[in-house]
Amino acid sequence: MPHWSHLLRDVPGFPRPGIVFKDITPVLADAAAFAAAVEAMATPWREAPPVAFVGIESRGFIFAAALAQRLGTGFVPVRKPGKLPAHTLHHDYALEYGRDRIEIHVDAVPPGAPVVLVDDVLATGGTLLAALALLRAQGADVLGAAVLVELSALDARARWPQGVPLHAALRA
Ligand SMILES: O=P(O)(O)OC[C@H]1O[C@H](OP(=O)(O)OP(=O)(O)O)[C@H](O)[C@@H]1O
Ligand SMILES: Nc1ncnc2[nH]cnc12
Repeated sequence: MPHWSHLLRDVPGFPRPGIVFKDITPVLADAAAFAAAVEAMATPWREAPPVAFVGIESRGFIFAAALAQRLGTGFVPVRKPGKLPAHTLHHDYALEYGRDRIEIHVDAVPPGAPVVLVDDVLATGGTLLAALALLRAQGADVLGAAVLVELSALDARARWPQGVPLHAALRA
């Protein structure tokens, strides 16, 4: 287990009864833990970095932006509906507790550009799968995905396509 794993906080009953929320804010607040977490997420992509890390709103932004700075790449946001100002593509999906649509600017990623998807938590996998479909529909070359925490019990990996690397800094 990474040395910062104790800073991941379980919050039972948030945002709804029955959900145990993985709160990453204590990891972010600790300089050494945040740096180590970003380094762990960066390691698989260091040899051959993508053109951009694609962060999923909102907690995914934190790690995608940090990875982009660390490896000298661009950052592209995938956002909730109605937030992006220019022409967008969208994809609908189901989540452990809500939201059902993500959007990206149609011109955010050049055709064939290698990108890596980034989020903080992988739960059911619905969000990351939706992002994969969205980026592929846009013509991007999705090298893989990086998440801080994978909730193994929900078995999102079973739904994730084989051959697309999915790296988690921590499995909980
Ligand atoms: O694997 P899944 O079941 O799809 O769940 C994971 C998603 O849920 C959380 O986002 P949330 O909707 O809470 O948004 P936030 O980042 O703005 O808090 C998390 O940041 C992931 O994006
Ligand atoms: N249990 C959970 N904790 C934190 N973020 C989540 N996103 C989806 N499920 C989650």
